[in-house]
Amino acid sequence: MIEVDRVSVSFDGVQVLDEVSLTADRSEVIAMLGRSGSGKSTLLRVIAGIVPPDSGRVLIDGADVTRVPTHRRGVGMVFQDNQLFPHRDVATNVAFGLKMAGIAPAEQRARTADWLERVGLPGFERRRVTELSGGEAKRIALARTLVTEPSVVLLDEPLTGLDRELHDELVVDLHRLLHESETTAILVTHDVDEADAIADRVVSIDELTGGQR
Ligand SMILES: Nc1ncnc2c1ncn2[C@@H]1O[C@H](COP(=O)(O)OP(=O)(O)OP(=O)(O)O)[C@@H](O)[C@H]1O
Repeated sequence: MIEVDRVSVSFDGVQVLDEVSLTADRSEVIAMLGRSGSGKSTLLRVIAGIVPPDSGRVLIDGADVTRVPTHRRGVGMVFQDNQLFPHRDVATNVAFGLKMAGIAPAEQRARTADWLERVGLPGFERRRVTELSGGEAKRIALARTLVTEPSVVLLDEPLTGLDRELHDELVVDLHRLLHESETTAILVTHDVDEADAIADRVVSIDELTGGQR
C-alpha cells in the first residue's frame, strides 16, 4: 500500500533523512516515534509528495507519489494546529475537499452531515470555527480529512497539547475512526501510550534508517 524506499532528504546540506524505508499494509495504522528534529514531519511530507526526496521514492498503490497529481494522490493530512479556515463555518471546512474533488453540493451536504455525526458533533454545520472548543476543533479537523475517504492519512502530532482528559477521550475516538474508515494511517507522536493505544504497529524513525524495514 505505502512503500517508502530508501528515502534521503537534506536541507541546506544537512541530512535529515538517511535512507529511510517503511512499508505499510492496506488499512494498517502505524505510529512513528522519534526524538525532536529526527525528521518525522519531513518523512510525512515526503510521503504526501510535498517534499521531493533527494534519492529514494515513495510508492502508494504502486505509483510514485511525485508523479501523481495532488488531487489524485488520495492522501489526507491532519496537523497539531488543525489548520481549519477560521472565517468559514464548520460545514464549509468539512466539505472543502469534497468541493475541490467536484462532488455535487447535495452529496457534499450529506457526507458532511454523516461525518459530523461520526465525530460526535451532529448539527454543527453552521457553527463558526473560532467558537469551537479545542476538542470540537480537533474533531472537525479529523472529519474534514476523513470525509474525502483518503486511502492514506498522515497525522502529525494531532493530539499533542490537549489536556489529559480530552486527550484520552480523543485517543479512543481516533482509534475508532481510523479503524472504521479502513484507511492506511501513519501517526507521528511523542507519546508512547498514545502510539500503543491507536496503532497496530509502533516504529521508531531510527530503526527505519539505513535501508532497514
Ligand atoms: N523546509 C525546511 N528547510 C530547512 N530545514 C528544515 C525544513 N523542514 C525541516 N527542517 C529541519 O529538518 C530537521 C527535521 O525536522 P522535522 O520537523 O522533520 O523533525 P521532527 O522529527 O518532526 O521534529 P519534532 O518532533 O520536533 O516535530 C530539523 O532540524 C528542521 O529544522
